[in-house]
Parts: sequence; C-alpha cells; structure tokens
Amino acid sequence: MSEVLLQASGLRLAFGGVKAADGIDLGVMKGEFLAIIGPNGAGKTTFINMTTGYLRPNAGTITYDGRRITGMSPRAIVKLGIARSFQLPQLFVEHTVEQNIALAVASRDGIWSPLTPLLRPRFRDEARDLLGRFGLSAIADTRADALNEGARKLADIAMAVALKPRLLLMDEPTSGVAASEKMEVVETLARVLRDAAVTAVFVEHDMDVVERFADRVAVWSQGRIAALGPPTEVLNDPAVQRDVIGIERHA
Ligand SMILES: Nc1ncnc2c1ncn2[C@@H]1O[C@H](COP(=O)(O)OP(=O)(O)OP(=O)(O)O)[C@@H](O)[C@H]1O
Repeated sequence: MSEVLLQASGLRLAFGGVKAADGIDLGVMKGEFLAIIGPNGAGKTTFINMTTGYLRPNAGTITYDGRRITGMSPRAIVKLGIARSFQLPQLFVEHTVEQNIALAVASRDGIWSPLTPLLRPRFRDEARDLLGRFGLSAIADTRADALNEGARKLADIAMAVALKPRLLLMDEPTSGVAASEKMEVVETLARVLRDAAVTAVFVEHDMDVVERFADRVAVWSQGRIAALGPPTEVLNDPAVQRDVIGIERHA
C-alpha cells in the first residue's frame, strides 16, 4: 500500500473571500480507504470537485497514476478511472434499480441513449452481477424512488462502481441512512470495494463509520489539512476532538 495513486499538491481555490482550498497537499495510497472529516464549509466537497474535474483550482496540481489531471473535464477524468458518488444520490427515479445500473454500465461504453442499455442483455447481465455484489438483487425490479435511503446510497455507489474505477470518491456515503442500517451499508461497501481493489476517498461525519472503515483520516479545517493519520491516532487527538468531533456531536 505504499504506492501513491492520487497526489494533490498546493491546491488553492477561493470563492470571493472564502478560501475553500488554501494549500492542500495530500497523497492517496493505492488500495487505501481515506476518510475526510471536518466541519461544514471546511472545503471537503471542494476537494472532491477539484479531483473529479467539476472545479478547477486557482493554483496547484493533481496527478493520478503519475499523470496530471488538473483542468481535465469530468468525463475525461472518469475515463482515466476516477468515479464519484454524490451526497444526494443521482438515480433516475422512474427506472428500476437494475435499469439504473445498466445505464451506468452502458455509459462506461460510451452509450448514453436512455433505451439501448435496457434492451441489451450484456448490460443487464453486468448490472445483475453488480447488484448481487452489493446485496441488492432482491430489489432489482424496484423503482429507484421507492428505495429506502440505505439501498438508494448503495445503488448510487453501484452505478459509480459500474464505471470500473480504480479510485472512488464518495461524498457522505452514509448521510441520511438510518442508524440501524448504517454499519451494514458500510460493511457491504467495504467488501465490494476491497474485492474490486478500488481505492476510496470518502467524506464522512459519523466517527464510528470512520473508525471502522478508514485506513487513514484527513482532517479538513478552513481549506487546509489540519491532521492526517490512522483513525486511532487522529480521532484521539485532543485538538481534533475539540475542533471537529465536538462540533459534529453537537451539530
Ligand atoms: N461553487 C461555489 N461557489 C461559491 N462558494 C462555494 C462554492 N462551493 C463551495 N463554496 C464555499 O466554499 C466553502 C467550502 O465549501 P465545501 O462545500 O467544500 O465545504 P464542505 O467541507 O464540503 O462542507 P459540508 O460539510 O457542509 O458539505 C464554503 O464556504 C462554501 O460556501
């Protein structure tokens, strides 16, 4: 796990007077699960947006697998093997879960038509395989708008995994998921991602999830990384407990 897959160096981005990224240096190792924590407005989503091509930094560079990706379009970045899931799942609500995954599989092959993927067995077969890996086979024919939040999040992430990424960025994969379902969702995710050798970076507000899921934790604070290390070390740091975890618990 010692090889760097993603390297951010000196990233800066300001929105008016707000420094959403104020000198971000971060290396993500091949195969690791890296959690990003920090208070609202610290710049966590901004980092994901810059890495996936949705925002262009004012300064600094991002390299992926040794190749500079700063300034590339989101679609070009997906093609290189970086996928993302959003805080709010991006499913097509009028389609079933299986159809949603089939559309994602087809988009990987450059097919964006809303109908073709649903008619071609090879897209359906791959969608079914993915649903099995995510434990979602029983709800394959359920419309996306009828899912509970845990299943919706998993289906959304399955769509990202359908793109066959080597790096997956997830913005709050457990937000909105009932406490009773959360750990199961996380266990499923961890299993699928490890089996597929996907490196993961995820923004998370639930420290139990971070402790269980992350190999390392990066603490974001006002556009900077205030701490970085294994969860046991970082989550027990008195400054992190005071400035981040205390705020999260009382939020
Ligand atoms: N497109 C934008 N235009 C203007 N300001 C923005 C934009 N995106 C983010 N910001 C601002 O940049 C700062 C960092 O926002 P960001 O969403 O990255 O924080 P965050 O750590 O992800 O917060 P949260 O935990 O609430 O999602 C905030 O002050 C936010 O208002």
